[in-house]
Amino acid sequence: MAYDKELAAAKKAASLAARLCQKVQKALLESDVQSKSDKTPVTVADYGSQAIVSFVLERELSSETFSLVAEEDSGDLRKEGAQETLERITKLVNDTLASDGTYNVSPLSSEDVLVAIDSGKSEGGSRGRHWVLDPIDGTKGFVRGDQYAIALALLDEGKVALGVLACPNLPLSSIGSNSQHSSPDKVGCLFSAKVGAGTDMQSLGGSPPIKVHVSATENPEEASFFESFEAAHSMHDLSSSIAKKLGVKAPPVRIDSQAKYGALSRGDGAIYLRLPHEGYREKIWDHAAGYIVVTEAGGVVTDAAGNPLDFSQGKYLDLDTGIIVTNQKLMPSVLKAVRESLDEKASAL
Ligand SMILES: Nc1ncnc2c1ncn2[C@@H]1O[C@H](COP(=O)(O)OS(=O)(=O)O)[C@@H](OP(=O)(O)O)[C@H]1O
Ligand SMILES: [Mg+2]
Ligand SMILES: [Mg+2]
Ligand SMILES: [Mg+2]
Repeated sequence: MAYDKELAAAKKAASLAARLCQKVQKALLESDVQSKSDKTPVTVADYGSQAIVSFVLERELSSETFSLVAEEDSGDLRKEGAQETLERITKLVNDTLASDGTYNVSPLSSEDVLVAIDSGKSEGGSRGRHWVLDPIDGTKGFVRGDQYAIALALLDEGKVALGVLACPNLPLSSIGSNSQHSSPDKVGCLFSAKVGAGTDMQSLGGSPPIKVHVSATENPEEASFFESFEAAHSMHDLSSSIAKKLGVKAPPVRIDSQAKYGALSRGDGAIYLRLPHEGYREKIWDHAAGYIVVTEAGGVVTDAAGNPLDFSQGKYLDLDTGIIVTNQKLMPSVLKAVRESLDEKASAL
């Protein structure tokens, strides 16, 4: 079947990267967290995860035309004073590869790790195949000890062909605002989707996959919704006015990262609203894997004007104001409420 080998490689890469991230999150040191030039955080685990995914994909697929569009680069790690951080990343990568045991290679040098990180410098586009990686999506959540995801997708001729979301802290049971449990039981989910083949979920520990589907609710009043944990990433006041228009009763579920797409794909909630503040440009690695995980589970993803997302334009998504994710039945009413709220906001200025 088309993309079978690629999907297996992606699942292996994301699972191994998740193992590295879990180890770091358990014992996160203050020196592990740095600030990037855009003032957002990056940790040794973001770099380590990117190096692992790049290494595993190249090993498993040995393609001459390997192209990876990824969030991180080695610039800051090559600067003076970063030696210790780089050594820590190199050790994490080597320990993770050794714990897997399938790659019979001598330990990677720091330079090998830098090169693996920098293989993610592709610009993407509408021609050929490009892997798209967010080595840790939700770094702020990761640092807080909350939700994060390793998000990996494959673009083929500008379209998302497959995607994998590893969510090490996401409970295997529902986290919707209507769910009953208070203490999270087993955590660690791996979502995977291939175009035309539906969406699977399994535990990161390796349980057999099950097919998942988005919520079938047609009643907006019952439709609980997800949004960003960080108010700086999505306008909570705007989503609350949209929820009010729709008659949504449940409070919003606020979690970090594309774990929101994973949770929605199995029906934990029925709507995900992402309404960034003006001027923010969305990157493809923040949505590609989540997009196919939700759409293959029966959901719809559009921008705030109702247009489909276009992943073929390079690193950025060119879109109108925000992103709406829901099921087919609810989309018209959600879109209408979003348009009305945005118009009211614009006329209030
Ligand atoms: N100002 C602003 N507005 C909108 N989005 C931003 C902004 N700054 C950062 N980011 C991106 O948000 C990514 C994580 O957002 P999430 O919604 O998934 O999580 S949360 O907001 O932290 O709850 C986060 O991804 P990572 O950097 O991979 O963690 C960023 O790409
Ligand atoms: Mg980041
Ligand atoms: Mg991200
Ligand atoms: Mg990231």
